[in-house]
Amino acid sequence: MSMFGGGFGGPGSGPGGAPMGGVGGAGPKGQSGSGIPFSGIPAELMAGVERLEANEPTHPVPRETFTQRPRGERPLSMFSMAFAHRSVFVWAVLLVVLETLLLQAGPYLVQVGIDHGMVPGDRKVLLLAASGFVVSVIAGWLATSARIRQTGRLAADATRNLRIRVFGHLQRLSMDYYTEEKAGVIMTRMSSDIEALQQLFQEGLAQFAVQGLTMLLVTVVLFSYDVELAAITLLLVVPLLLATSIWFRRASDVGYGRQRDTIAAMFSDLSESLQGARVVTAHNRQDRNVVNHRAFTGRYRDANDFTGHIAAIYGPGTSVIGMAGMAALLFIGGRMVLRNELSLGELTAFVLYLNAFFAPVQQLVQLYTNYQQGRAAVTKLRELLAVQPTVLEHPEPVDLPAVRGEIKFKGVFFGYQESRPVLKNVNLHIAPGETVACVGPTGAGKSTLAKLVTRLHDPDRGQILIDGVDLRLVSLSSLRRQIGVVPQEPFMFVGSLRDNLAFAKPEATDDEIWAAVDAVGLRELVERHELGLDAPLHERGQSVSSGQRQLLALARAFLAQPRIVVLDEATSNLDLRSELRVEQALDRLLEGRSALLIAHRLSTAMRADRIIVVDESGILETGSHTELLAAQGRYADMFATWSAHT
Ligand SMILES: Nc1ncnc2c1ncn2[C@@H]1O[C@H](COP(=O)(O)OP(=O)(O)OP(=O)(O)O)[C@@H](O)[C@H]1O
Repeated sequence: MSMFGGGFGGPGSGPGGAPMGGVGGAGPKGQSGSGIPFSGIPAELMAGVERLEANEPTHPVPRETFTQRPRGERPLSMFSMAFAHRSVFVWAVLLVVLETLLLQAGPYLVQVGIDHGMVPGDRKVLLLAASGFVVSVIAGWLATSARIRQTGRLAADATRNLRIRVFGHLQRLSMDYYTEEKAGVIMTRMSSDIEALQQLFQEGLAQFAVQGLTMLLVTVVLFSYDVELAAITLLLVVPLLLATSIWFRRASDVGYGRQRDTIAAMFSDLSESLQGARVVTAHNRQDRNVVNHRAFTGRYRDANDFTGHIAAIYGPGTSVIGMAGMAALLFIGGRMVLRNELSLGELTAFVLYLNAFFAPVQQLVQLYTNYQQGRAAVTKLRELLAVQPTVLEHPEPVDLPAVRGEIKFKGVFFGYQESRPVLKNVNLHIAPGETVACVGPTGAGKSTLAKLVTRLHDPDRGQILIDGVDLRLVSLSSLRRQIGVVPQEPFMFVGSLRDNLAFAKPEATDDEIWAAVDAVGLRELVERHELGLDAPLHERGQSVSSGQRQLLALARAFLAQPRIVVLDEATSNLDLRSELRVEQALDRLLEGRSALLIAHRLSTAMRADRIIVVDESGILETGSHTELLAAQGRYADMFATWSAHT
């Protein structure tokens, strides 16, 4: 079997391998029997797909666009989210008021029906009251339906904008944030936190307003019926209700904080296990992993159990208080009816209104849960949005013009943590068109040099200059556009080969892509796949070999035609044929360009114009391969050891 036997995606490519770009990009239309499931749309379904596409709603382009510097937007709050969609918000509020008024018309109409219809025996009034009731119910239903429509829109728009704002912010953050923060925690922010807010905006806030307004309205109505009766009944129940509500608020604050933290920890563990699935399987860690995950889910379960427990005390507790209030009303109000101080209709309306006073309390329990979740989510998201990128673009950046490719490190000091410097006073000059290879023991800081050139981090002291311009002064996009980076572990995205190759130059033509494919010697492999450049790649490029990934990364860098190449060589061992291919591809990529090669293989270092040998203390030796061999120093020792092993 040939080295590239499996090809891209291989025969087992599944739906995950569909190229980026939605239906339109899902391979040649109508192609079937290609051997790759779901790679195309069968001809017989095409008409249906076109019909569906014609009926697709068009979405306005969101206002959010990407900027390198944070835009200084106001801190996130529920109010600012709603305010951004104020016309929808105002409509929702008006409808909430209308809905509340209509819902409370019922008990009043019952009172009219009894006192002015039943008691005097006036059928006309009775009919009018009953018809009024029906009209108020229908109008209430229409108002509720319109309100739900408005709040649904508000929730969808506000969370769509929030998702884009958070995603844009994540794109802006520097590498140290991704080292410190777990991927699972970030996923939780984008999933359950934003969903909690969506739910709150869709139903929670409006319901909160409906129920709160209802309680207020009912209180006013109760007092208008009979001040004494209203005061006695409410004095009996409200203090108790208030005390239990304050207790519940405190307990649920703790509960929902715990829920947030434990769900984030659970997702972190899940995402790490998924990303490390190969290592987990290879090292037989599945058992231990399940035990670990059980602990995380256990903590999440306990947090849920706690919130369930307090809700179980609060919900029925408020019910009991309500029922006790009702009993008191029956006794006190009943005596007033007997003394002719209150009509039967008024007492009935009073009972119904008191019931309407307690129903919101029950609802508010659930709503408070939603509110707590939304509030916790806003706090977490606000914290995330407040993180400042450590690599900040200059307020007035200059666009780096087409560079010659001179790179200078001037007295550079850098450490990931302040207490542990990695680079100490590094001075290095790479002339335009020169290739410099950096060799040295693992952990010496070679990759760190590469990261500083592309401004993934900034030096703590000193300067890095390209063509004499300090990197801190130039716009990040003009800098990165001119540097081709080949990282140690090339990353491939889900999508087609074309999308992956043209990643740094999306506007590349097919001819340019094929030229890059030729430069790394992959034409035969691409042509062998029936979909050619449309061949799907899987997540993280898992469906191609590590050698192929390296070649693809070289082709990707080649395609962008950068002036400067920064290559962090992969440490993985390649077989001789793959190594040869990679080295040939490298020669093509480096032709006429300035390059900093972090070389793990001395065979790569030997190809450079100049080699620098580094260790933890800094640059030890510098010179060409022959000069360094002649100097009989560290490089000569490394070369002797390497030659003996190859
Ligand atoms: N993101 C990080 N946060 C904290 N420390 C880091 C980080 N990345 C690297 N380091 C530390 O900085 C030092 C230099 O790392 P670097 O990756 O530059 O080494 P290297 O010379 O490229 O090693 P290798 O040859 O193994 O790739 C190491 O001690 C490493 O532990």
